[in-house]
Amino acid sequence: MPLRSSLQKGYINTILQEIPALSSLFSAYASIITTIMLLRTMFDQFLPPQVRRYVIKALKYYWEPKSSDTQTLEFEEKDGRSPNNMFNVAEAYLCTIISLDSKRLRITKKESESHFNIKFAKSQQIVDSFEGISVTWEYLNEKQKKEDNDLTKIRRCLTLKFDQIHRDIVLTRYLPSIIKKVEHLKNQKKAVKIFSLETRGFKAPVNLDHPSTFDTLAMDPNQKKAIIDDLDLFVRRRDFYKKVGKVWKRGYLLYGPPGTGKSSLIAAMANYLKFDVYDLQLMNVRSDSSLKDMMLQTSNRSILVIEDIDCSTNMPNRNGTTPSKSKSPSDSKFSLSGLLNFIDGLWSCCGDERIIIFTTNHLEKLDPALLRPGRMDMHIHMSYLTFNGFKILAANYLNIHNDHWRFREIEELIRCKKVTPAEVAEELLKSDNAEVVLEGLVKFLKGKKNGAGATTTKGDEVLEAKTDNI
Ligand SMILES: Nc1ncnc2c1ncn2[C@@H]1O[C@H](COP(=O)(O)OP(=O)(O)OP(=O)(O)O)[C@@H](O)[C@H]1O
Ligand SMILES: [Mg+2]
Repeated sequence: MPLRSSLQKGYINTILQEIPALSSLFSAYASIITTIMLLRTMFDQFLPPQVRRYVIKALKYYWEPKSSDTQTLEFEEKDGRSPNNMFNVAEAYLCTIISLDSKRLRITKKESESHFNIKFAKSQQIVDSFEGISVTWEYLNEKQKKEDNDLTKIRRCLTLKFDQIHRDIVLTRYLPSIIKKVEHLKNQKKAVKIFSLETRGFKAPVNLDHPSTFDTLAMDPNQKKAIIDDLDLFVRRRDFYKKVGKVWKRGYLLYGPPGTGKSSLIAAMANYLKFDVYDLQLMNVRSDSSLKDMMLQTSNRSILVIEDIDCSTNMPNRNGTTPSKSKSPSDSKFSLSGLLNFIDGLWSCCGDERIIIFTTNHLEKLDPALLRPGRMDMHIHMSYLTFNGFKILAANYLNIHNDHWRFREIEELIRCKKVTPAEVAEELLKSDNAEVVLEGLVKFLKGKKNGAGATTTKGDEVLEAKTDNI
C-alpha cells in the first residue's frame, strides 16, 4: 500500500532527526545519576554518623509532606471508664450527614425503637464542610493489647482531621455547632411527659401524647403567631435574662369560656417546646411550704400548669378571707400571697427556663393581685370560634383546604352565634362524609341562640402581651 509505506517512511525520518537531541538527554540523565551516587558514597564514607543523621533529618523536614499541617482530634468512646459524651454527640451528628452512597454502613436498632439507624462504619471517611473549610471524619475500631495481660480490647474512636490553620474555627465554632445540632435533634425526638400532683407530691410521669399542635389549634392566625413568637423569644433569651437579673421564666394567663382550647393550647405549647408539663392541682397543696417543696421536684424546661385558678382552691386572699365559706383561713396554710411570691420568682429561682400557665373561665373572679401588670407576662383570651378558626378545623377534620360552597353560610352563622371550637369539633366528627357533616353543622348553628359580639376576629384584641415586664 503506497499510503502506508509513505507514512512509515515519515515516522522513521522524524525519529532519525531527533536522535541527537535524545542522546544528549540520555547523557545528561546518566551524569545526574552518577553524581548522586558519588555524593551518596561520599556521604556514607566521609561523614560521621551523627552528622549523617542530622542531615537526613533536615532533608526530611524540607522535602517530606508535612504531617504537622494536619491537626487530628480524637473522640474516644470511653473517657477512662466513663462514656465520652463527645463521642456520642459526634456519632449522632455524623448520622445526619452520612451519604447512603458510602460503600460501608453500620445499621443499628434498639428493641424499643421502631426504625433502624444508619451509622458510618469502620475505616469509612466522611468529609464535612463548615464556614468554607473542609474536615474529614473517620471511624476507627482497633484492637489494643492490655498492658497487664494478654487480653485485647476494642478501642472505638472517631477522628477529625483538618488543616491546622483552622484549629480555632473547629474548636470554637464547628464543635459547638455540632453539640447544638445534636441537642436540637434530641429535643425533637423527646417524648413530652406530664406529671400530676397528688397530696404527697408529683406522681410518676406518663407521656403527654396529646395530639394538639399549633397547626391543629383553631385560633386567630395573628394571635397564634404572637404566641409562637413569644415562646421563641423566651427560649433564646437565656443570656438576656441573666444580664437583666431576672429569673428565666414566663407566665401566661389563658382565659375564656369552656371548650375554647385553653388546655389544647397548653398541650400545643408543650409539644412545640418539648417541655414537660407539671399539672398542679391547688386543692392538693396544703401550705406555702409544701408548694415550695413541690417546686423543688420540678425540672428545668418545663411548664407548670394551674388550671381553673378561680375555683381550684378556696385559697385565702391577702386579707385572710376565703372566697367560699366551706373552709376557713385557718384550715389552709396556703395563701394567695404564697402563690404570688412563687409567681414573682422568689421560689422559682431554683430553676431555669420555666413557663407558668394559669387558666380560668372567669377572669372577673380572679383576685386583682393576680392580674397586676408584671405577674403574668401575657394574658391570652381564648374566645369563641371565628371563621378563620373554623377553616383550620375544616382542614384538620374534613381535609377541606380550599373553599366549599357551604362556607359563606357557615361564616355568616359563626359571625352571629356564640359557638366554641369544642362544639364545632364535635359536629365535624360525626361522619366521614364532608357534605353530611357540613349540612349537620349548619343545622346545629341555626339551632343555636344568637349572641351579639360572639366572636372577636382581631388577634390584637384577644391577646394582651405584657412584654415590657419580660
Ligand atoms: N381552639 C381549638 N382548636 C382546636 N380544637 C379545639 C379548640 N378548642 C377546643 N377544641 C376541641 O375541644 C376539646 C376541648 O377543648 P379544651 O379542653 O382545650 O378546652 P378548654 O378551653 O380547656 O375547656 P375548659 O375551660 O372546660 O377546660 C379539645 O380536645 C379539642 O378537641
Ligand atoms: Mg381546660
